[in-house]
Parts: sequence; structure tokens; C-alpha cells
Amino acid sequence: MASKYTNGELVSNLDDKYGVGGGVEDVYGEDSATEDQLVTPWTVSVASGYTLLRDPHFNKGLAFSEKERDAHYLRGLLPPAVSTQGLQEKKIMHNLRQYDVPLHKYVALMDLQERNERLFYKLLIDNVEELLPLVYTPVVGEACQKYGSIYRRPQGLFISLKEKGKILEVLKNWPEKSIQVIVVTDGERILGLGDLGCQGMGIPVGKLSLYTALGGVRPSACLPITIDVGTNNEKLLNDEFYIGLKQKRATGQEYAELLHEFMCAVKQNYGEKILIQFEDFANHNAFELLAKYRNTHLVFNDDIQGTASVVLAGLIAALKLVGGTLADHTFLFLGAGEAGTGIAELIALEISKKTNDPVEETRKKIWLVDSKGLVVSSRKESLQHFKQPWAHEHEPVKELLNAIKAIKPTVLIGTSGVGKTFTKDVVEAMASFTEKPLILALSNPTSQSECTAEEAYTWSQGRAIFASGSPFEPVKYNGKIFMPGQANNAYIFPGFGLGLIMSGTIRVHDDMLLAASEALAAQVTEENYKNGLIYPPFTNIRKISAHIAAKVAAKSYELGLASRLPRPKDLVKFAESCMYSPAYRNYL
Ligand SMILES: NC(=O)C1=CN([C@@H]2O[C@H](COP(=O)(O)OP(=O)(O)OC[C@H]3O[C@@H](n4cnc5c(N)ncnc54)[C@H](OP(=O)(O)O)[C@@H]3O)[C@@H](O)[C@H]2O)C=CC1
Ligand SMILES: CC(=O)C(=O)O
Ligand SMILES: [Mg+2]
Repeated sequence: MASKYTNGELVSNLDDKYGVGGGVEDVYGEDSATEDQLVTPWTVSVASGYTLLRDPHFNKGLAFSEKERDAHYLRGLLPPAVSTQGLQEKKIMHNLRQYDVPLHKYVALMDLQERNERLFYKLLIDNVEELLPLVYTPVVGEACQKYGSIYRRPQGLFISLKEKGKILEVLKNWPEKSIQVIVVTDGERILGLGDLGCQGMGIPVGKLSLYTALGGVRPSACLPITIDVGTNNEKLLNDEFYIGLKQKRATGQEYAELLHEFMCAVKQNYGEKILIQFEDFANHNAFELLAKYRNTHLVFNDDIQGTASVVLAGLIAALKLVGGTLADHTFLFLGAGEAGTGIAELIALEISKKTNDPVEETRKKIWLVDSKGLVVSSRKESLQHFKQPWAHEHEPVKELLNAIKAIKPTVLIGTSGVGKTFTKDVVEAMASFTEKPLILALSNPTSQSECTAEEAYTWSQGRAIFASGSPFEPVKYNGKIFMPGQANNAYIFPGFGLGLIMSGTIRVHDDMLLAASEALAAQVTEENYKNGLIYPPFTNIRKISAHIAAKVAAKSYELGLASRLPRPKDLVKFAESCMYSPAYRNYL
């Protein structure tokens, strides 16, 4: 162990020179712009020997070269073979494929992340289609449900009611100082699995691993946080292994005060440009938090805004397959919560921008069904505020099927969190008056999907254009292969966040969401369309994220919300240059 880390000046110079990372120090040399330079594997102190092998930021396992083994006191601590990162990747992928149980693969991946961060991200970037369902939906859902029993080492920061009055101190306990993005949950609506309390931590951890793998934001700049105000999940409250506060959820003023302290502490500790992504809060808090902090903080609600942007992108792309404009379509949602009303509002906004009709008018093409039936004007008094703009004139309708028959939508979107609700009758009804019905079963994880890909294609006799929140395998129907797309906010938030960070944006504006949708839709190729896809495959996601980031940043500069000046000329290239590379560095 050697002297304390004091070369901030050197790193700042590098940062200025390369202009990367939204102005925050690239402490570990994680941006690809610093790739050609040798780095010293310093943590708070210079790590060497045994400590170096146990530091996930710097550990390379058998890939330490002979020279590095001599220079960093590693002789004897490793077996003699020297491996490459490529060979290590091959071995781990081989090992992962031996597991039959997806949750075991998840645990193995989390272990790797804690042991050798660069190898973890190399794996995730190179094998994104195969590994995304593990670190993300659906398997992350099961991991959250069983978090108490698979929990080994803590990941992220836990802020509970016990920390009230001390949140700033708690933030200072986190070892990294140059944080650029926080994903925070209070665990009350984890995917479509309900209240999982403190066990929701799997979600911010998973989302942030995608910020790095898909969007190129450095791992050291990402901070997962779970706010624990209790849980109303009786099973967890009675579970002796539950890791969270064993009390009913705090609500009202007590909840608001804790959240307010958190929001203030984050800004005080990390500054104006820290991006806070709200994730999987229940809707009775989510809309309020967004409204309260959107003018004072750089906040983004992934479930309301990210989902809206990804679905709008799919709809814009789908127009190539079904023809017409968005204004020619009629939309029906099952589920009128965060995702449903968030998507509905962005569609209405996009149509309004394209047609110059007021949003109050364009909303009339969009209908929502909640647990009590069609959202209509006679229910207005009793509706939550976020449903009220959708309470159109219509007689009450209780069942989805009857609503479909009455409204005759061309697009059906599931955002209820309840599985198997798009029944055979529902899909057949959609297909009875539309040549190519667009059916999006967005609820996660797979168990909550409104229908499967196979059901959508079979029941519509191969005419549906289908995408789902969690992935489905291609389907063979009548001798033809149908490729379902994945309509998931994972397409948007990594590139969106990168765009905000790299331009030093201080507030999120709805026009940035529209820009992200258009950027994503533009990435769908003729080849994808031929396969019936309305989203590009995840294989090229880093390129896609760079394009989304560029469009979001461009919009931010246009709106005067970007603080990184002068504006880089080529924003796509700039986004690419900001991206974290997981390739091993030389430590000499
Ligand atoms: N694919 C993606 O990228 C995303 C997917 N999602 C998924 O969407 C789902 C919903 O999330 P979110 O909008 O945040 O949840 P909310 O709790 O905010 O909304 C759920 C809505 O569904 C309604 N609902 C519940 N049960 C039924 C039912 N049986 N019939 C009709 N409506 C019902 C609720 O009705 P009421 O208001 O009457 O209670 C409510 O309006 C989750 O599964 C989530 O995983 C979310 C974000 C992104
Ligand atoms: C994808 C996502 O954010 C959700 O299901 O909540
Ligand atoms: Mg979510």
C-alpha cells in the first residue's frame, strides 16, 4: 500500500484535454478517450498484491502480465498461466451456459461484477442479447423476489428511515465521489411484482449496469440507491431473513420529508448536474415526485417518461409497416398508471406537434382501461389526477373486450402489470377490424406479460405486429418465422442519460423524449422491417445509444439547457468518445 491518492490535477487535465464525461473526473481512466495511456491502478491508495486482486475496478485475474505480476507484488498469488481477456470471456460464457437455472446465472454474473468489473462489462457488451434477460427483466425480477436469500455482499446504498437527518453523511460513505447518475427506488412497484420493499435493490443495480453496458456511462459514476420506508408486503414482514425495515410503509409527511432530505442531499453532495432516475415507485408517489422535482433537479422517471419514449419510437417505426400517420390510429391501453398515462401523453404530444392540433384534441384518439373499466367522463370525480385528461365522453364499459368492440382501436397496449389479460377473444377482436393490429404487451416480467408472442401471432393468424416488455423467442407459425421485438425502456434510458450527462444538461424537457424516440425509430433498418420488427436488435445498442444521446444533447443545446460549452460539433462522435470501454488497461 502506498501514498494517498492525490493526482486529481493530472486527471482533470486529461478530462479537459479529451473533453469527456460531462466534466467529471475520469478517475479510473474508464473512458475510451484515455485508452492509449498507461494508468496506475490507484484506489484511495495504490493497490498492489493481494489488495489489487480483490479490487473489482482493477482486478484482471489471470490476465495480469508477467511484468505486471512483478511490478505489483502478484508473484505467487496467481497460478502461472497468463490469460487474455478474450479467453477469460470465453471461459465464463462457457461456465454460465452450464447452469440450467437462470437465477444461478444471475448470481454468477453478480459475483463476477464484484470480482472483476471490466470482465463483467466486456461479457455484457459482447453478449448483450444473451445476458440482458439475466441482469435485467425477467430474471432480475426473480432475483428481487429472492434477494434476501441470494444476498451476499451489499450492492448500492441503502437509505432507510433510520438515516433520517443523516442522509448527507450516508452519501459520503459511498466510496466513489464522481457520481453522474443515480437510479433510486423505494421498492413499492417492482416490475409487475408489487411491493418488494428493500429487495427492490436489484432493479437500480440492474438498470445501472445497463447505463454502463448499453450507454457507456462509467461504472464508477453510477450509484444505485434503495430508499427503505418499510413495506406493506406481509410475506416479507413475516420473513425472518428479510433484509429491510420490518414495518409498514411510511406515508404522507414522513415519506415526503425523507424523500426531500434525500433530494437535497444528493444535489448538495454531487451538484446541479447529477442525474436522478426514479424507478419503480408506486404511482401515488411517482407522479408527485416527478412534478415536485422536475424544475429544481435533473430528474427523469423511467417508468413514465422512458417507457413513453420507447413506445413512441416503436409506433413511429410501425407506421412503415401499417401505413398512415399516428393521427390516423386509435389507441387503447389496458392499465392507466405510470406507463399507460405516460405513453398516452407522449403520443398525444407527438400528434399535436405534427398536426398543430391542441393536445386536448389529440388526446381524444387515446383511451385507457383501468381495474374498474374504461376511463370515462362519468368517473371523473373519483379518478386520480393523472387519469383525468383521459376521461372522454362515453358510456361506462367494464370489460376490456367490450371496450375494444366499442372503441375499435388499431393499437392495443398492455400496461396493467397483470398477465394473460390479452385473451384469445381480445386478440381476435383486434384482428377482426384491423389488417395489422399493433399489440404491445409491456408488463414485466414474463409472468405478467399480457400475452405471449406465440399467442399474439397465432390468434391474429400471423397478422399482429407484436412487441413485449420482456423478451420472447421467435415464433414459427404457418411455416413462417415471426420475430417479436422488445418494447422496453432499456432502449432509451442509457442513451438518454448519456446525452444529458455529456452535454451537462440541467433539466429534462419533454422535447428531449420526443428526440430520443425519433432517434431510436431511425435506427430500425429495412432488414428489421422485413422481419416485422419495430425495434432494432440490442446487438448494436451502443451505436443506437450514441445516436439517441446525440439527439437528446442536440435538443438540450437548442433549448439552452446544456451547460457544456462550446457544443461539440459532431455529437454522435462525441458520445462515442465518452463511452466507457471495458478493455483491460496496462498497469505499469
Ligand atoms: N416495458 C417497459 O419498458 C415497461 C413496463 N412496465 C410494466 O408495466 C406494468 C405497469 O406498470 P405501471 O404503469 O408503473 O403500474 P401502475 O401501478 O402505475 O399502473 C397499473 C395500472 O393497471 C391497472 N390495472 C391493474 N390491474 C388491472 C386489471 N386486472 N385490469 C385492468 N387494469 C388493471 C391499474 O388500475 P387502477 O388504477 O384502477 O388500480 C393501473 O391503472 C408493470 O408490469 C411494469 O413492469 C412499466 C414500465 C416500463
Ligand atoms: C422495464 C421497467 O422499468 C419496468 O417494468 O418497471
Ligand atoms: Mg421500471
